[in-house]
Amino acid sequence: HYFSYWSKCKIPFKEPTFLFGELWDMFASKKSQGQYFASLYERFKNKKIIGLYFSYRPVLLVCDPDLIQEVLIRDFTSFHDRGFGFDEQIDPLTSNVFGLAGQRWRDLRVKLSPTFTSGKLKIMYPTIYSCAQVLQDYIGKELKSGNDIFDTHDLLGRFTTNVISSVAFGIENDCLNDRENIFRKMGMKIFDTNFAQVARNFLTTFLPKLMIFLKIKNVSQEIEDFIMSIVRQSIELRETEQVERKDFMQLMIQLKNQGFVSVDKDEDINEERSKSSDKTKLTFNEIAGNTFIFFAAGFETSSSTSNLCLFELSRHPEIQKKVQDEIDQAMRNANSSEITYDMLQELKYLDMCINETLRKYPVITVILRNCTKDHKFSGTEFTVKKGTNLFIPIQGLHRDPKIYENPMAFNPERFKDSSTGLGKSKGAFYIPFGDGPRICIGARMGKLQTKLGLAMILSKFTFELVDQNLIHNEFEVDPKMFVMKPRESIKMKAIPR
Ligand code: HEM
Repeated sequence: HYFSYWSKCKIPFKEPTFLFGELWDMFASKKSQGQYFASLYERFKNKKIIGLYFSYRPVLLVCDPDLIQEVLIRDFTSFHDRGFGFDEQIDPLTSNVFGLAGQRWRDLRVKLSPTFTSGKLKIMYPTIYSCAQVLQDYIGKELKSGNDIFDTHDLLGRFTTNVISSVAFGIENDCLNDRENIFRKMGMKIFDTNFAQVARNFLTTFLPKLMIFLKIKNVSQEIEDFIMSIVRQSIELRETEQVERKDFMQLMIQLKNQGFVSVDKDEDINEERSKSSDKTKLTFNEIAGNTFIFFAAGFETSSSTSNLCLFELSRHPEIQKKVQDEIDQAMRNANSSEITYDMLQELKYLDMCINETLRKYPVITVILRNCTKDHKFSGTEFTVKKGTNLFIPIQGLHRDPKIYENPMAFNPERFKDSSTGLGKSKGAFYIPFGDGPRICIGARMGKLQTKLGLAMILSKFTFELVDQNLIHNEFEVDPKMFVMKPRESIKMKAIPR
């Protein structure tokens, strides 16, 4: 009876397996989430929407860029939530902008948006720059001591952990030289692929009601205790000793004490300022929850993107050389030995390489939405029912040969005069950061740390792949990670320039 839903709706669907629907295949499968949804996208070529069953629950895969635009932007009011199985009573760190729904999400998003403007990032730039300097110095030091081979995913993960812990918690860390650093350890635990964490993430995303019914926490107690105690200490230190820093924590303390973010001297007041007059103050749990999500969402996404960009540059020495020439030229033009914030904006070719990396390797491979009121899709007779979960296969779209010619080729030129990489389609199809009002709030920050990290290391070193097989072959993706990452770490050789 349950499994007849999609045929009654006259929607093409994938035949389910009894009891678990799609889920057993997916949980036991050797495919990553990205590959799983991308393979459905390919199998149902030319179908706008595809019906699936997660257990007995009907869910939708939306593949048509026009309908994706309808869901993410045009009719956002019918799809403003993600439909996760979070319960903030038992999981206090989930009261954050990523997990919250409805009006609570909207109010929080309006309050937090001013903390991510380019004006605020420019103010934080010296802090981010000093982390990039540590990265550059670390590679130089290792080369001097005879070690020229690096696991670049780990290397760049340690760099972005330094950045995020510095700007989100206000704590200066050096995970590069301190190999046992607690922030690095906790960061790794958030993305742990042990059975318990994979099962928790799986239930949160695919069986949210069961997760809530069973009162299972998504964030482990160890991580919760760590984040709560660090945030408490940070706030106490600043409030008792009147310490001020230019970082997210300071802005969140403003939101706790006054309910809005103050405008800094040099900031453009019109830039993405909230027009809200809501002065409701953030609670301690909201500060802790958002600090947690900035940490979790902020380091692995950017380090994976940087690593995969470096991987492609190592496979294509001529592209790497062009990036290095551009950096050298910008430094000569500014007559500076440092890479300044303004100089970074001039590195257009590096920007094109990062955009192409995010096309070929969208590190978040799927977007989730929950239908919040019945919605008839335009151009169809089909009405999505309130409560239905929708999945948008970013990887499938970004690698569709009908949209991108020769999609597995790494070709930064696609982005020369096009923000969507010359994709041949209408609607929303280049969406590495999502789109619409719920687009990634940290996109600018993610791009900034990716670009700065790469510019700093490429200005001093050239990278070569150790495993020559990878020059012409694609790597295998880690099936347990929900952020796209190679199963085996990629080793690269750094050569001083
Ligand atoms: C290359 C780096 C990054 C990528 C590719 C990325 C990608 C994404 C994607 C695809 C989404 C879902 C958007 C949607 O549903 O439409 C998202 C949401 C989000 N990201 Fe990022 N992200 C990156 C960096 C960051 C950073 C640095 C932060 C914070 C410091 C961050 C914080 C968030 C948050 C809080 C959300 C939820 C926003 C909301 O629901 O209102 N991300 N990100």
